[in-house]
Amino acid sequence: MPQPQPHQRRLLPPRLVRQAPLLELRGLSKRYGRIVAVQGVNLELYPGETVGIVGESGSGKSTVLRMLNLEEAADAGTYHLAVPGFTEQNLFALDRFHQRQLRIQQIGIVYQQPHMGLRMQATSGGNVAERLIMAGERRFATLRRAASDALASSEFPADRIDDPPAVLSGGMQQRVQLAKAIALRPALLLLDEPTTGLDVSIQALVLDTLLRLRRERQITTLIVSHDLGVIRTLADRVLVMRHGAVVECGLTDQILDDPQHPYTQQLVSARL
Ligand SMILES: Nc1ncnc2c1ncn2[C@@H]1O[C@H](COP(=O)(O)OP(=O)(O)OP(=O)(O)O)[C@@H](O)[C@H]1O
Repeated sequence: MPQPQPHQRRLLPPRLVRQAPLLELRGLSKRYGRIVAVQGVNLELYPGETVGIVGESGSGKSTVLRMLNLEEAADAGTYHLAVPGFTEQNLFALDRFHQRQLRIQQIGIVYQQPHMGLRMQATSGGNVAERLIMAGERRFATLRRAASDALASSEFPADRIDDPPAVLSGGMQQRVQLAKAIALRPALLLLDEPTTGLDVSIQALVLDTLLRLRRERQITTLIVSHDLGVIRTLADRVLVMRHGAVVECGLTDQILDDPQHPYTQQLVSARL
């Protein structure tokens, strides 16, 4: 049976149709030796929208996020972000200094494993302040206030600010990562399985926080999750990845309620 091409479906919510994308990714590819992790991924993110990536384990989702966070080099592809000073640049071609500068100022990331994003023995406030120090802030009072504000925004309990992530629950660790990610008000937020591994009730609380932030700050967000409920709650659009490539994309309701590609159909029915 012929597969419908993505252009046959409505690809953007009406409110975004007239806007220029914040992020444009073309032909992103990555191999690890003989393993093709990502092949020819194209993606646009429009200001304020949240896009989800779904796909089975090993389909390349986290590798895409790491390359967008400029922590992993791409083999091929171009990456543009419409932020001051970098609009015309292919970010993959920047030198390491400018990549780091851009990453600190404009990109926030939350990893599934908190130890990848946090220093587990430093205080929670210190973890968030570190991000501000990297951006050049040195005044203690400012650092303390800004870290407290970011932690409050991610609904982290104020009386735990001096505790290190090592002694916190999984949900609280994710809140510290989130605070660190949003402290500098980045243009782009990357979430890699932010609620996976948490108790169901804690997952719901973290999801509520993400929803509130989405509503209040409208940060352009790319979220990877196995949990289609999380994707349905947060994402405007969805990309479905298989073997490193995007096999289907469209509005979240379209993809989850009326999947066209057999792989997406299988993925959706397996989670029902
Ligand atoms: N640093 C690495 N070295 C070698 N292979 C890697 C590396 N990182 C990822 N891979 C491989 O690339 C492929 C894609 O991995 P990736 O972690 O991006 O998938 P994923 O869709 O995020 O999976 P999961 O849902 O399990 O996190 C896999 O085959 C993985 O084994």
